[in-house]
Amino acid sequence: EVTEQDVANDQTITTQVVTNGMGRHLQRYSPLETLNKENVDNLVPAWAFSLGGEKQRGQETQPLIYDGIMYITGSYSRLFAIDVKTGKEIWQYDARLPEGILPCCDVVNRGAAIYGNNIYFGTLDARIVALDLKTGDVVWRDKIADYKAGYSYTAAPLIVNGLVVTGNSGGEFGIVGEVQARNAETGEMVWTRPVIEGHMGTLNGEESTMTGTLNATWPGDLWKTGGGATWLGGSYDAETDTLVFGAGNPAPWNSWLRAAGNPEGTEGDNLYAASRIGIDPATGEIKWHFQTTPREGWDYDGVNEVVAYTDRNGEKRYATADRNGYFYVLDRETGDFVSAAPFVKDISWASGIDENGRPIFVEENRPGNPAEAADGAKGEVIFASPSFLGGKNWMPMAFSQRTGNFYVPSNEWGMDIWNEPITYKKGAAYLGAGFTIKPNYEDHIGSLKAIDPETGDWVWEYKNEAPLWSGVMTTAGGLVFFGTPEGEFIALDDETGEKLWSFQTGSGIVGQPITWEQDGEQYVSVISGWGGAVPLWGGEVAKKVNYLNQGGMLWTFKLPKQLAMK
Ligand SMILES: O=C(O)c1cc(C(=O)O)c2c(n1)C(=O)C(=O)c1cc(C(=O)O)[nH]c1-2
Ligand SMILES: [Ca+2]
Repeated sequence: EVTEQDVANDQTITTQVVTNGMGRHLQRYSPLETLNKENVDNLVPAWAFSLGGEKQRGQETQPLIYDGIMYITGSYSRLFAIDVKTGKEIWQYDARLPEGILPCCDVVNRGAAIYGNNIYFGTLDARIVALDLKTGDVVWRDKIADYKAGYSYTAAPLIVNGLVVTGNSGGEFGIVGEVQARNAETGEMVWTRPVIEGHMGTLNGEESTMTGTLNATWPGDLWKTGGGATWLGGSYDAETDTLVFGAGNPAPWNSWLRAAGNPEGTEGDNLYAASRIGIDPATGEIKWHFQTTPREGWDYDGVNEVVAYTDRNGEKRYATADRNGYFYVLDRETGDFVSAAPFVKDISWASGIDENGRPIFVEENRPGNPAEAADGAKGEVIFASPSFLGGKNWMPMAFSQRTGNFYVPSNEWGMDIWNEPITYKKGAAYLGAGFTIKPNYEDHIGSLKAIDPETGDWVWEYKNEAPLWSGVMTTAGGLVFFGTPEGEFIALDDETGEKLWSFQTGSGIVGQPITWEQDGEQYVSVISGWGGAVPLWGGEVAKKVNYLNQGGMLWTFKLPKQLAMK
């Protein structure tokens, strides 16, 4: 049985991995050093597991390990239990999705959570399911939201104090971002917290007025369909007892429709879209918010993971690398802005971040207002960088307690973008914008950077031709693991960025690596299977990488005992 203690200490209990992020702070750092810079060239495959059939593409999951079993979610809302010693399947669950789901960005699922005797995962049709760890039998199932209204679900759930906490997806369909907490044992809803101001949540079934804000930063009724999907899930900082969720792009994309406030005189910042939000896990109350892109107009979703860490001076901080190209450091107690620095080479929509954490907009690089166009149909086309897929998208960065640096998977690209008129229609795309992605450099889009969070300096950069779309993991052995769309699973030196080891997995990697220890040996796993938003939305860039084979294979590596010392 997995307890709150197990979940809370996931990083230090190195024989198991029961949380997404290898700890609820999402550091993705392992204190294991059996495998290290000296011996990583001896890392070899132990077994592989095929996801079979037609449902191969878009494998973004992070495996979990508990009591001799590996659990992985597959794309199309499947979950597999695998014998961790042999790689043989023990059971599988297929949610058998209905027709007509509207995921914006592929049939992905980023993982599960373990608590008690259950494993929890969300399905693409916006449901949450609890399965028995041993048998895969359904313990309970509940609806997060209505997929017919454009909602979906792609993130890993988060367990805090016996609650299963989930977000939602659908920001491209005019849904409303929300965080929900259920009793993990029974599935009963404890609280809900919509993240667009004006919407009220619930606490134990009663309407909750705790947000305390009206729809002041939205014009007219637009707040009712304001987007802000909490689609990447959240992290938890035990020291301040705070859930931290990000809210995605405001809807629609066309920011001219959201330019004013309501009542008159207030700014059109469109809170709390494109923001990070600190939430009290007991009540669902919003404790603080930090908006990365006020009146966002480039699809710079504010969802990217917020990692709790202690810096070299002993300060307790959060760090997050936003879609908008800036790496932010926030105070862990208050959520207040500490610093920001660019983590990509070319940012054109803003000239910097002011002392309050607010971007200094370059107004001519905001896509034009269609109402001012001669034909009233298409606003001025502008070039903006980063592209709408972001300086960094969902793929998680890692923090190393060994070096004190963050390892950030980023992409160097821009886009032509324009606005168009749009009105809300339930279940239909709600963008009011068009776009074409363009690489900023001939030789690379992908760029993994080691970033010093105290100075914002880049310690090193590792360039990759195709856009990076996989998670990153660091270890006390001085290694940085990640994968590429070209199929390579790579280990770099955490101090120099030098490539120490790589393995060709046969398909593009968009999954999240883990490591653990078993019978005194260190194992590493990653899933391979190209997919996600790039092949769907990448335009010219996608053409460049669409030769990559789709796949669906979980690879497990180990360092043979006799080669551990070298
Ligand atoms: O606003 C949203 O609700 C939403 C959801 C998702 C998702 O759930 O996967 C993505 C995005 N937006 C998005 O903007 C995006 O670039 C994206 C990439 C991916 C992916 O898995 O490759 N998902 C999503
Ligand atoms: Ca989005």
